[in-house]
Amino acid sequence: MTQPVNHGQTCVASSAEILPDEITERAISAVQKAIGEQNYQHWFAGRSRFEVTNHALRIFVSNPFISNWLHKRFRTAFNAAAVDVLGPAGACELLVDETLQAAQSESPAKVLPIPNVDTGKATSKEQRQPGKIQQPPISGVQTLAVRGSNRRRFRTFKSIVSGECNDLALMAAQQVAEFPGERFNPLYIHGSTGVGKTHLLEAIYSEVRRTQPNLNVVYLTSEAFTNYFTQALESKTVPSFRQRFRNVDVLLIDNIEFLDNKKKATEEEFLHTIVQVIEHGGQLVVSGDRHPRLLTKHREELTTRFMSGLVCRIDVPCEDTRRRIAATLALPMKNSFTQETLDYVARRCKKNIREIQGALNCLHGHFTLTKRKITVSRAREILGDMEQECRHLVRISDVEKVVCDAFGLSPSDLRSKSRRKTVACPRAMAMYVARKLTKAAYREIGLYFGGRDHSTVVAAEKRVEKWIEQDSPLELPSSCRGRTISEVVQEIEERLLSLAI
Ligand SMILES: Nc1ncnc2c1ncn2[C@@H]1O[C@H](COP(=O)(O)OP(=O)(O)OP(=O)(O)O)[C@@H](O)[C@H]1O
Repeated sequence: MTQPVNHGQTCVASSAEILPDEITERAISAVQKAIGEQNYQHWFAGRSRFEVTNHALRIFVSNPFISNWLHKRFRTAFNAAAVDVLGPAGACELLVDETLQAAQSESPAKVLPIPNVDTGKATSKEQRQPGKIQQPPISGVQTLAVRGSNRRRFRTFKSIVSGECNDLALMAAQQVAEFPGERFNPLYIHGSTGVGKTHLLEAIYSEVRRTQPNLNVVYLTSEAFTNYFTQALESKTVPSFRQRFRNVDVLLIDNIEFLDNKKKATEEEFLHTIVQVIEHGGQLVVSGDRHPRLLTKHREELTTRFMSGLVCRIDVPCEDTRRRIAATLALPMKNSFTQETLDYVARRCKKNIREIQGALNCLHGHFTLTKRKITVSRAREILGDMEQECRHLVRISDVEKVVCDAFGLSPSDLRSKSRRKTVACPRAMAMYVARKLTKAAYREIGLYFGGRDHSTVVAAEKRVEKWIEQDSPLELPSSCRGRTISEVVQEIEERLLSLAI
């Protein structure tokens, strides 16, 4: 999910300066001291990421439920830790980074507390560094060290539950892993977020490595490709970049929708890379959130290439598959739930598999603390409470802060009389989100944003609804540029729901 700003994370990154690792380590020690070692191990070790900016201690956790629960329990301790490292003005932010979910479910004990987890998907730290690949470094291209237990563990076919939703994609992926370059080439897998595209790519990676270790397999996100290429251009090492990427046997590209289509050179390079890989008998597998025909921002040569092989869709799983997935995901959380509870979670979490995982993790956390088996009514209560509270926590001032961060504006800009597009558009978005998440009255929202009347807020709400419906691109000079308004609004909402302090 984080590109150039933050796909791979559900939060909207602000432009704050990120301080060196030593300070982050101090912050972690302060949190550890404040909440006690046992709590730290339970809630954070291997399942969180810390970052210190010049004004805040940021703690990233894997889902809003956990974020909300941690806020309730440890808010005072977090604030104390923030003050400890940043002085009296220090604040703490709890944010959601969904990429932590994968690390957590795969190998809870193996991920370090400051996860530089090699997800291949960008985290905010990766925005300042090139992406990561699972190959030795090549000259001129800096590869992040993949060290010991901090290394990404790729998932396998064994842990995939199959169902009507993913049968075809799974079968094709298995064929590709067994006969790379011979069957479906390229293989293009698409589906909405959290339905298992990355899992399938990882499974191909693991299987090829296991069965044909002599083959050169590379997995990376399209964003990492962009980062590597940009770096190669800057360091004038394009020839070694090409040697590295054009000579692979199996190239797995995740999240193609984030390939930087603004930089023509990157798109051109990507096109030549995949053409070369395929022409030399290599296998290409690509995942994306939409059918190649809908990659309208990308060059036609690219999308037609993707369509020249096999295009498979992964659907949102049906209830029966969700039930089996919930049972599989709950295996390492032995005895926490009754069977009815698992069925309840499967019925309730319909959107994607990540949602099921988040709910199970949260319920398991409650079980570990209370030692009371989670029954359906308890699960309903816990998950219901969390969702409710997520909403109650959002204030208009939170909306203002998050929107200002996203667009590099100050609160006085948003409240000003300015009608410049760069201000009026974010202001309308702030009003829309405030109405949706705070449930404050139109009048109250209008007053907050510069003493406007309720009809201005109603009009702003309608305007944003229309932009979202039309999937309009955001044409503003901000870090969100190049994305659609609905994507940006969604990120703002997710950030607000995960912000607890
Ligand atoms: N069929 C499945 N069986 C078991 N677990 C699954 C299955 N599909 C997905 N998962 C789990 O659900 C989580 C989300 O899957 P994954 O990250 O692969 O989704 P995605 O489609 O790549 O999402 P995004 O588009 O947001 O990157 C992962 O932890 C994954 O292991």
